[in-house]
Amino acid sequence: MTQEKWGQLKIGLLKTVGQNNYTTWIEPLEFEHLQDGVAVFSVPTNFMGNYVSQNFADVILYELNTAGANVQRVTFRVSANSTANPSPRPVPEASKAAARATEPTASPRDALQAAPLDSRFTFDAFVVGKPNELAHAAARRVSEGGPVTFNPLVLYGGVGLGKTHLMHAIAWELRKRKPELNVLYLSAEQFMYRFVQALRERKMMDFKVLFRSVDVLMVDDVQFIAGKDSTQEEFFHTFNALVDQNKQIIISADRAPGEIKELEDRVKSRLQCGLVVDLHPTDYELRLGILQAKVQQYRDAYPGLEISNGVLEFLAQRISTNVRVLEGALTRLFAFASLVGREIDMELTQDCLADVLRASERKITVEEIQRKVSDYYNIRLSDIIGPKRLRSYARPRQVAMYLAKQLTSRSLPEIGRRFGGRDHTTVMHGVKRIEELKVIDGQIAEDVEILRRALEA
Ligand SMILES: Nc1ncnc2c1ncn2[C@@H]1O[C@H](COP(=O)(O)OP(=O)(O)OP(=O)(O)O)[C@@H](O)[C@H]1O
Repeated sequence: MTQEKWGQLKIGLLKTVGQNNYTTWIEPLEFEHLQDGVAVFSVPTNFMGNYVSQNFADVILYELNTAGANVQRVTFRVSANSTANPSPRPVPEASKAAARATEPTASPRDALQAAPLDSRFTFDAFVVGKPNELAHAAARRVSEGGPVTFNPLVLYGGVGLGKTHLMHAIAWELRKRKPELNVLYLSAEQFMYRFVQALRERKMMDFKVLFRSVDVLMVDDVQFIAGKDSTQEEFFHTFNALVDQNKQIIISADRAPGEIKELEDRVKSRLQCGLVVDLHPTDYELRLGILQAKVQQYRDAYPGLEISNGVLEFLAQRISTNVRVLEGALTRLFAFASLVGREIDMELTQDCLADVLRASERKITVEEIQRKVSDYYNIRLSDIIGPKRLRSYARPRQVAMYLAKQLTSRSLPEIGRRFGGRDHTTVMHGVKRIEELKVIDGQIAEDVEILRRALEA
């Protein structure tokens, strides 16, 4: 048996198995060698090897023997230079949008490489803080590929909080640690496209076989299938089949499964069976950590451009919880500064990000701050606003002024007006005083922190 001979034989199989099966399953087979009556073929993926072995081994064996080769058995294995289960490689522009736009295809080979993984979404690049530590720990655990302990793992949370990032990170890690596993990552939207396409092309068997043969199934943004009855139904069966086989399932959603409207109860309850963890809105520290990590990356792209901690702190304070917006702001800042050849200071930041800052303006009002602060220090609201200069009122008043400056977009004179018509220099003095005290007085620093958290919650 030679490669050439196999090439001719292969064509003979076209008639036996039909064009579709031929293109999908037979065409990609490569003959490796024949030894001791065993013909070895290389295949691009494990899944394909299993499928061909179960469905076409007989016809291949028959064809080989008819052509005069003395073969008792055929085997299929993933070749070393196969593209299946590739190790992480950069997909520079791979974005979620691009992944979602991937053409649906019914070919199981393509399907296994469905959505490209973003090379930037690794565990190394994921900044961990209080709001996401549980989700991160669960993702890490699943990425070890050990025995399945919770199934499914459901990660949920608001827009841009890192769900997709964590899912890609799991997929990268699994590919590294367990390259033999078939890890299939796709959005719920892609799941639906594939399902519809399979229905249209009457290839439901292929579809079922494909989805039931993965070792780890990851479906992003599952809320997408809510209200889409037949897709939900198929998802439900796929889900059950995989859980029965003890295969890991990882799901993301924009809210808790129980709160996804028009998601069938049986699907909801399946999702709730495993470990459901949420990614909380980012807090100030996490935002600052993420910004600092991103700045490291920008240093290479924009050598010589520096950004002060003050600007980073300002961004972490003022930009909403959505990390995508935060990243976008930083990118714009670096690009803008390098274009106009200016250093990144507060003025440039305000100019360049005026719209972002306006859009993510906090809804926190000065009045709210005054109320929270007076409750916290156990004094009356009128004492914060009123003229009394007693220290027990003056300090909380300064804290409130400081928070008003940090958490609202009010100018100093506007803040002054809301504090019983005080002058803007008084507000400025108060803000400065708290800034100084925060450094030397742990109690004040803690008070400010607790209040800020309470106001941002
Ligand atoms: N903790 C984090 N550390 C580093 N980067 C993060 C973190 N959280 C989110 N990001 C970044 O924020 C961006 C948005 O994250 P991602 O796409 O994972 O959000 P999502 O929760 O899936 O949002 P959506 O609801 O839109 O699907 C990505 O570029 C991601 O790398």
